[in-house]
Amino acid sequence: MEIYKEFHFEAAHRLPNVPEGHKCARLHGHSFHVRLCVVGDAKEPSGWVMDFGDIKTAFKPIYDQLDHYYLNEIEGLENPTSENLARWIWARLKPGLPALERVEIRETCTSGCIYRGD
Ligand SMILES: Nc1nc2c(c(=O)[nH]1)N=C([C@H](O)[C@H](O)COP(=O)(O)OP(=O)(O)OP(=O)(O)O)CN2
Ligand SMILES: [Zn+2]
Repeated sequence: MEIYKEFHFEAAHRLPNVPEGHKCARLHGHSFHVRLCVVGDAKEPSGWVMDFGDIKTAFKPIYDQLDHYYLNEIEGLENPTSENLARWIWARLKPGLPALERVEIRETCTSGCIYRGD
């Protein structure tokens, strides 16, 4: 079974490697949505794969590095595309949350990415 926990954070970024004139080279911000998906068996007596609260606890130190920051200034996020952000979160979260299956990022209402660690 798969469960998920969602988070939102506000952050600014610009994309340094886009072609000249691209709108995303300019400093702008997003309300980023993050969905963390975890797989496992929902066994009794807990009846759950894992406590949603434990996903929140695992993500908290990462969330605290992102919320209301300028992403380009964070080590490893100098080119903060959705794809690189998903990889960055995965690399920091997976060691402490081995059942992590997928990191989904939504940057706008219409754009985002899904990363499965490959
Ligand atoms: N593959 C990627 N493409 C783009 C990324 C990205 O991270 N990965 N990022 C951006 C920009 O950050 C931009 O802010 C979001 O892009 P876009 O979907 O073009 O935003 P719009 O609000 O203009 O979307 P519309 O729904 O088309 O109005 C760009 N590309
Ligand atoms: Zn953007």
